[in-house]
Amino acid sequence: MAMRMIQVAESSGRSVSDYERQTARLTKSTSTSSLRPRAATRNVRGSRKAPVHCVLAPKEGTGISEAESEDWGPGSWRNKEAMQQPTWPDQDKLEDCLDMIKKYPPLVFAGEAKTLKDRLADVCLGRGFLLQGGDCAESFAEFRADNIRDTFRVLLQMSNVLMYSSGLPVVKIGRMAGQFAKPRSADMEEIGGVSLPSYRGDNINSDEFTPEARIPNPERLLRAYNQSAATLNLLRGFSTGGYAALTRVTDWNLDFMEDTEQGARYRELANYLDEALQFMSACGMTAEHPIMRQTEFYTSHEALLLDYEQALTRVDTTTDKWYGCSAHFLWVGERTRQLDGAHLEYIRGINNPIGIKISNKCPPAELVELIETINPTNEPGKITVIIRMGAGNVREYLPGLVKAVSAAGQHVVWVSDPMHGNTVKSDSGYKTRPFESIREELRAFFDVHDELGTHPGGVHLEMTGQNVTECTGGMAEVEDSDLPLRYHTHCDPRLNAAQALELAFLIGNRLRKKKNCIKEMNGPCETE
Ligand SMILES: O=C[C@H](O)[C@H](O)COP(=O)(O)O
Ligand SMILES: C=C(OP(=O)(O)O)C(=O)O
Ligand SMILES: [Mn+2]
Repeated sequence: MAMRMIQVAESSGRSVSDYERQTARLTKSTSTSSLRPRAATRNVRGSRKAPVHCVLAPKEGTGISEAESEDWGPGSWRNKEAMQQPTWPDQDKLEDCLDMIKKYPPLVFAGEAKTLKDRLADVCLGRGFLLQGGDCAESFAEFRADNIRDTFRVLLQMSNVLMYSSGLPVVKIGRMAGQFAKPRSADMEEIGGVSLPSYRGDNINSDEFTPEARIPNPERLLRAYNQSAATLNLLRGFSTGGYAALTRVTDWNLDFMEDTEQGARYRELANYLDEALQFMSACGMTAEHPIMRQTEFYTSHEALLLDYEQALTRVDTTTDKWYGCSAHFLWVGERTRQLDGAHLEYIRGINNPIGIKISNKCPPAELVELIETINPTNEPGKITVIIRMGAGNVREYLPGLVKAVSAAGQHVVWVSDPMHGNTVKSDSGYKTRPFESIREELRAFFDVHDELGTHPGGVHLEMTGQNVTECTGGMAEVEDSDLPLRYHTHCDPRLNAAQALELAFLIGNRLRKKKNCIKEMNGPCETE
């Protein structure tokens, strides 16, 4: 990962905007329902402590920071309704934990987020492809070096498959190092006649089905921050320290995949790449070259838990702009993307590249307005629209969305999330996703873009490097009855490593056909 330092003010000697002062005084919602929106207006209570925000002192000579002079602040979301926030039982403890996080170092640097935006601008113009993937919900229980390594490794394998077939650079973003908070369909979960508050992610409560475990505990925020920092540290090590060196392309096969069809296909491709690398080395592009030794890898999560996001929102002193420093890329979920809601308010003010999840419930005009709100200057690379609606809906609704955005002249990266529109309850009672439905949604996504002449810019997957049995189908032939064998997810079912790689080969075939068809300019692309 490219690293560039931004300076962050410590807890003294800085100026604080009116918004910061105002929002530091606001009490949190006392709603008893965790799905109930946070109240738009609240009682004002005395500030327990001086507000601690990592705003820098104004730049010398300018008088006031540009960021602070705008009608936005990291806490201005508190004046809007925030959906899907937990009800913390102990507000003082929450404040204490947030105060600590506000003083912690940022997890990412503004320069990295800026570089990612540049990479996504290329994708937007059809000169790249985005691969975004990882757990639905990271967890404390599954926090192990081998889990991080295996997800990273399968993403590397997939990106090789995609680069080889498409001839395009692949931008890699993990749903990693911060993907903890979960929006839920229901406020309560019922098992065997017992009803308890839903699990909302390991940074809030535990998925254990006991009344105590389901109580939101803000100390979990500190643990999530620390886990994110350690995960990022390892990912930085892998991506820049030699693990991801292209010369190791043949070493990236996962042990348990060696005997699978996908493992064999990857080995074959890796051997081709190895030969090509030997050729390049003979030409003078040796293994020591940074392009050969390192890869760029970025992190992302849903910007759901706004208290936490605010605590990690910092000013980049080189540009005087605000960045969400909990991850390089943040997205707003389908359940929290209300135009007048708190999540839009927060997200519109930070300068990171931003994703918006879109289902068939979003009319074209609303999407145009969402994009305009977050990206009024129409900066390419700023917005990634992540379509998740099921194959049938993609064919019916995506053309209208694409046409409206194109007619408005808006620059976006179009990405398919073929997971969230395809969740079903299996006969055995597990939430699952049939591989064939996932594949069908991707096929529909590519077809629509081919028909409209727009760029299918990428995929967003819930997946893991582990050999889990959570999604059915694929060549690995996971059956309904296999689901209990290795069902480890804390929220939604993920593709296992073999299924993820199989999907990469299928997408790769599609991208290869598109490339050849563009090259030959001979009418409509052959589809798969
Ligand atoms: O990951 C997305 C959502 O949090 C998840 O799909 C919600 O699942 P639920 O419908 O079981 O609440
Ligand atoms: C909550 C998620 O997605 P969506 O907002 O699309 O439902 C998710 O990506 O885990
Ligand atoms: Mn999910």
